[in-house]
Amino acid sequence: MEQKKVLLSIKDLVVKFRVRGRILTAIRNINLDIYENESIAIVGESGSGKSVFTKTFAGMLDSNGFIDQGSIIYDDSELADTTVSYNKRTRRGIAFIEKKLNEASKLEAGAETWQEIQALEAEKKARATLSEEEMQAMEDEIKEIAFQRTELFNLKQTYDPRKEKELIRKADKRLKEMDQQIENLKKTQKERIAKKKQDAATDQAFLVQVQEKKDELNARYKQEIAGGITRETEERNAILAKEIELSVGRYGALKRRRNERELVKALTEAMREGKNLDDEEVRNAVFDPVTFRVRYLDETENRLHGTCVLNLAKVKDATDWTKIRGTRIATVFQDPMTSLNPIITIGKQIMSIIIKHQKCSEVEARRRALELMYKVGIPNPEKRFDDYPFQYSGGMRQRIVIAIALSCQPKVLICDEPTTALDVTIQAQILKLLKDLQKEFNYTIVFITHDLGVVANIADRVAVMYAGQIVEYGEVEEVFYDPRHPYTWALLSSLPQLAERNTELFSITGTPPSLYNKIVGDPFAPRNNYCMKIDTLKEPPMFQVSETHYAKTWLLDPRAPKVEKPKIIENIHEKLVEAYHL
Ligand SMILES: Nc1ncnc2c1ncn2[C@@H]1O[C@H](COP(=O)(O)OP(=O)(O)OP(=O)(O)O)[C@@H](O)[C@H]1O
Repeated sequence: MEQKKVLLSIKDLVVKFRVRGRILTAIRNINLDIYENESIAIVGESGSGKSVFTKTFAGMLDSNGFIDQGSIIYDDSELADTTVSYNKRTRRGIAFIEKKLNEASKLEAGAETWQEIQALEAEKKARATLSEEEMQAMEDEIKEIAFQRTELFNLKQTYDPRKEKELIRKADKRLKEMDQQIENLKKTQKERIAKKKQDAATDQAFLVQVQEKKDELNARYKQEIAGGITRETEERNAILAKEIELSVGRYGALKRRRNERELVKALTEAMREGKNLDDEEVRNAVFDPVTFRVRYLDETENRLHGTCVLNLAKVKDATDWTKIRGTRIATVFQDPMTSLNPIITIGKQIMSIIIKHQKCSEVEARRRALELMYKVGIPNPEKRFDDYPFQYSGGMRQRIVIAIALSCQPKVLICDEPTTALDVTIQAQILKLLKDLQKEFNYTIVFITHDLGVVANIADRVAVMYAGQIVEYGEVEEVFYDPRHPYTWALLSSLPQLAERNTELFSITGTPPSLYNKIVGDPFAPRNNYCMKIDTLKEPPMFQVSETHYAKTWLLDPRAPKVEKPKIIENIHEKLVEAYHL
């Protein structure tokens, strides 16, 4: 297989939302590489997480959403290239940091003993408190009742006090019961914690044993960290100090100083814990919580030079986002009117984006805007330049949105159902335009759609999402003609183009699981006609089908019984070729 460059590498991504005191997990551990210049479609039912997934790397997550876990490494050498002036201040900073790191490095020799001490402390603490799972289960129970109480209280507000007295009375009674239930649960929780604490405090034999072991370990630790550090460690620390300066160099004085301090603290902690700081991934992970790491490359008399490891999951700074959102990663939404301002002429809207991001003169911006309008297929751009959005048809407006998205020459173009609102012939034209322009602009298309016909037409690869996970992905031919996940079978079976004359259209029965709860086993199990016992107990891993094709289903385990995919999708190839003129 030809080697393609990975543009976005998504690892273990978990995205959550806070919704009225509860947590909804919209994305559950997604791993996916997206390549340069490819066209990948994300498909799945409504609510499966398609939009949330792409919004996380477009920097557009709603304010109640947050990335709970994982990384999104964006490889953009132009954006990543970083230089910092190697002036007096920087040199002073580096010398100071180096000294601190060398001091902390002494702790590395005692890391194993330190871990033993921590384990001992944790054991002692665990004896005196309830386990995390026990605490969580109790908290969840209280939260669940509190949530139901809020729901009932809100419902009660909708009752008519004159006509629905009985309903109000019943609701009040139930609300009181719920208050009592919550109080009882809190009381039980307190009692159980107190009992655990008391039991631990009176176990003298255990306490003496722990203290003796601790004294011994502490003495050993003191000895271990008393020595010096090696030449290699000093050299590594010198590089780390430069990486700190490179990583914080783009911030103003205050933030720079604060982040410098935070990074030294994080590295000291990592040294104490014995983390392998020579490992690239470990080093990234230590820098990440503060700011993404700039890897040291080289230096001259006047400047330090590095390349930054852009982890989009950690970009918090608004100025960092403005360099990415809309410029490197742009989005085209379903309804062009949400992206266009109805009271500003089309030409001015394109121009203002060009001027904002490319800092050129008005004359030059106008020239580029006209060129873009021409490229996206607006006939007579000069004449249409001063028209308002309402004077354009739906399809033409979408072309303008594409022109605006392309004005900054993005590396990734996310298309979130961009043709759903358009009629079929216009849909085909817009898809063709996106594909044609891809050859010229070399962007990667990430296409969100629930229309598998669109996928067959536009994508090289497809990822199928279900309940916040990618359950199957591969090249379009693989996923369409040799699908392996029962959910993909069901999705394909429900394609209207496959329906036989006079037979009912296939539809997937049941509903997806609630995203508020922990999901045990395979989330598709309750709706899966091929469900096995293991599906209800254990989450399946991602099984490899070919070099490029993967599916997350226990059916691919060698121990699973052989099952046939549904008859209706057996000859899907011919049917799709006929339906979509592929
Ligand atoms: N701001 C938010 N607050 C709470 N929940 C949210 C928020 N945004 C999305 N969600 C939830 O996250 C889940 C995934 O939503 P998402 O919009 O990604 O689905 P989708 O697959 O794109 O569906 P559709 O095709 O309907 O757009 C849904 O359950 C949705 O309700």
